[in-house]
Amino acid sequence: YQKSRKLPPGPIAFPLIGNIPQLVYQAWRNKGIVPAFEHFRKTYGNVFTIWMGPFPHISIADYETNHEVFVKNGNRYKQRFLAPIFEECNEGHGLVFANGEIWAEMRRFTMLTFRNMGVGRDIMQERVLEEIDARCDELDATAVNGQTVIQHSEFFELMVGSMINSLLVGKRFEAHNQPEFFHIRHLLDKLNEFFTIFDMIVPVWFLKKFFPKRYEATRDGMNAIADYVGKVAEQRVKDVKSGKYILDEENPKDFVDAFLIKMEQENKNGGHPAYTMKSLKFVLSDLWSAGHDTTATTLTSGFNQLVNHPEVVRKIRNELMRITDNGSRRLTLQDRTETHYLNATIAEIQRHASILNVNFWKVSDSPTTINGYQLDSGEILTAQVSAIHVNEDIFKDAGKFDPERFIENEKLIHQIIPFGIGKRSCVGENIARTNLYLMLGNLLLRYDIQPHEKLPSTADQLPFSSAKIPDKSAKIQFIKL
Ligand code: HEM
Repeated sequence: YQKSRKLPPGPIAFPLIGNIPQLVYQAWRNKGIVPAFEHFRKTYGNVFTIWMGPFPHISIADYETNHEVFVKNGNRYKQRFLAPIFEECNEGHGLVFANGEIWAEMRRFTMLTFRNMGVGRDIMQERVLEEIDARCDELDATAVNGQTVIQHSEFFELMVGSMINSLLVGKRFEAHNQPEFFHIRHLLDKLNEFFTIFDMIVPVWFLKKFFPKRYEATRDGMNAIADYVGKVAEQRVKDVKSGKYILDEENPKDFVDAFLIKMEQENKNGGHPAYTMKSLKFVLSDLWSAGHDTTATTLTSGFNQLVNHPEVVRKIRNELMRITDNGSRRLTLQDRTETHYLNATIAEIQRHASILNVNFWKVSDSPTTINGYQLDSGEILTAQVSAIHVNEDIFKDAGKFDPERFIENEKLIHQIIPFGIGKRSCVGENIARTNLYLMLGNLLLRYDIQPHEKLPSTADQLPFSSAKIPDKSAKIQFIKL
């Protein structure tokens, strides 16, 4: 209780179980975890404390305070709160479940590599456009009278997976190697299937002693993904050694090339210890899993909204036709400054899709003051992204899908932070924005879309879980223009 008094306001916490009863009650009453956060925000303000059992957890639900904390004072919040089992399984490697010097170096390297792929040589745009063309050819090949009905969630999963794979290891998923895609998806699904919040919070010794099967399943699942996506990298090392593959320092073709070139340079000079094959495998695995579901989910959620709002599709198409001379060319990133309505729609899609109901937690590494509250080192905080996106003080009628809000008030676009904020924000933001813009824009330029048999729901299918899941059961009819 003494500690509570020093923290930002929140519901009164019970010993040991903290605010879990209130959280469960408000989630039940408001029909989801995100509306429960909005309830706490309205009651206690934009910065509020929820005790998850014996741990206080501070949520920040407005842009200004998040900017102040995670950008202006960002160096204090670089550490992610890591589930003990992830710490043990990844052994400090990778990007998502790592902290410290190895994470920092891998993050710097990854961001620089992605930037080099996007700037000047434009590898990123080329790969995305190539992917869209190929997938549209497949759609057209199966069309009857110019119409194809597809399970759009599966279509986007394959399209995004293929694009990411091409960027990371240089291989698209075509008919002959699509089983590889389904194998990776299967590994990811299997890991998600049995993994629960329980596995995240209990100490590893406890899992090993009392639930050895759960522990082994998680460890083996994580290693299987890293090994599988890492095997292309291992083959490439062998090919480089045998002279079958030449690494071009000036022109790395994908992420693996860039990493191997850097690893060689670092190893020669006794450089940074982060450049090892093990590290590469975990980074690849993290980029694959963090980049795939997030982007595919956003596209699925976006198309669910679009078929429910044909007037929005019409407005986007009018804009695109005008800019591309009646669809005589593809939409490219260079058009972004002119496609105001498409940009507004993507922002509104991301605000609704808001893929994490509960964002990752950060741990402060020194004492800080937030909104006048003096916090000790080691407090757990988060930019509660989903809560910001439904904040009624910022987004009036937040439940409504209304791209116009970003046209009427251009500054509003800066208030959404779907990629998080600060030192642990998304490293794939640029890739994701490129994917969303080019995929959405070029598909709507080529096809009209209609619901098939039923309108997809736009509601979160798992409103009590930590991630948002769109309706994946519906199908969409793509009609060639
Ligand atoms: C629409 C698509 C995407 C969304 C909405 C999204 C969102 C996010 C969010 C909210 C975080 C956590 C931020 C935090 O902890 O505060 C994150 C982290 C991350 N994302 Fe993304 N992401 C997307 C696509 C991608 C892509 C395409 C990649 C890579 C290819 C990627 C790689 C990562 C990685 C590696 C992290 C961890 C960064 C770190 O801890 O340093 N994401 N993303």
